[in-house]
Amino acid sequence: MDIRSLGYLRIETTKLDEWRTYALDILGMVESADSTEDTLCLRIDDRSHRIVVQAGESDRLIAAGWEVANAAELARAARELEEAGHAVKHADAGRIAERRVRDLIQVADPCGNPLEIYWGQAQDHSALGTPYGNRFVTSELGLGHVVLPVSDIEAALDFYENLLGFQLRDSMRLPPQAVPTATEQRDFHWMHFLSPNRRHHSLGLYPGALPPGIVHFMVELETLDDVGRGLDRMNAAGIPIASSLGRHTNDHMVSFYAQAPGGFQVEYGWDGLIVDPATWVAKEITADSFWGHQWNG
Ligand SMILES: Cc1ccc(O)c(O)c1CC[C@@H]1C(=O)CC[C@]2(C)C(=O)CC[C@@H]12
Ligand SMILES: [Fe+2]
Repeated sequence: MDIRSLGYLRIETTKLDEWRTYALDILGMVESADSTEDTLCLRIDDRSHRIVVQAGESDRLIAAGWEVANAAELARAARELEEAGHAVKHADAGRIAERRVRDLIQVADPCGNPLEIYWGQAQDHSALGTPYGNRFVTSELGLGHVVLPVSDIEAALDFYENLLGFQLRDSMRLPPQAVPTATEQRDFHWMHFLSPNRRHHSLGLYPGALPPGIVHFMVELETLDDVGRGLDRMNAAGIPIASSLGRHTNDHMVSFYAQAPGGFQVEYGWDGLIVDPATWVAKEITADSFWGHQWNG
C-alpha cells in the first residue's frame, strides 16, 4: 500500500464554541469556507481544510484521514485491506462531498481506531491569512502527526508497518505507570513511531486505552517564535499546559503540549526531523527528550 501522508483529522466535540476559540485564536488556524453551523473546518495550508471539529454527543476522534496518490492507489488499498480480512466501507456521495475528496474508504485498525483513506482532496487557493503571521509546515509531509491509543501494540504495529506500509522509525519503552490503562501487566510497554513519508513520524502508537481515541495531534510551525508566541497565547487564555517546552530525542522537535477541549492534547512544535527513508534504520530511544518536556499531573 502506498499511503503518502496524514491528510486530515476529524474530531467530535461537545464543546464546539471552546474549540472555535482554541483553534482560531490560540493555535492560529484559519476557518475554512467549508465550515457549517455545527462543523468547524480549519485550514492550515493550501488544502480546503485539514482539521474538522464537529458538534456531537462525545469528545472523540472520528477519523484519521490518510492520503494516497490517485484512484488506482485507493483501489489497491481497499483490495489489500480486504484480502487481509479487514472490513472496508466505501463512502457514499454525501460523505465524499463533506470531506472534499474525490473518493474515500473507511476501515478500523486492529484496535478499532477509525481510519479513512482517500485521494483527491480539494485545495483552497486563497491566501492563508493566519492571525499571527504563523505558518504551518505541511506539504508532502502531511498535516503533522497523530498518536493513537492501541489495546494490542503488536497487532497495531503489524497493521501499520506491514499492511499500510509505514516505516518504523523508532520505539520507546514506557514504564507501567505511564500506561495505567494497559491491558496486560508488563515490566514495560513499547510505544512506536512510524511514517509513510519523510516526516520522522506521522503516527505514534501508544499502548493503552484513552476514551477520546486520540492521545494528541501535533502541528508543526515554521519558526521557534511561532511556537513561543503560541505558548504565550495558551498561558494568557489559561489553557493548562500538559508538558513544558522541550526537544524530543527522536524527531528533534522542539514543542510543548497543551490540553485541548475534550480531554486530549495538542502538541505545538518546530524543527522536526526530515529523514531519508532509503537509509533510515529503526532504533530504540531511551529518553523522550534531550531537555524539557516536564509533564504535569
Ligand atoms: C517521546 C515522544 C517523541 C516524539 C513525539 O512527538 C512525542 O509526542 C513523544 C511523546 C509521547 C508520549 C505521549 O504521547 C503520551 C505520554 C507519554 C507516553 C509519556 O508519558 C512520555 C512520552 C509521552
Ligand atoms: Fe508527538
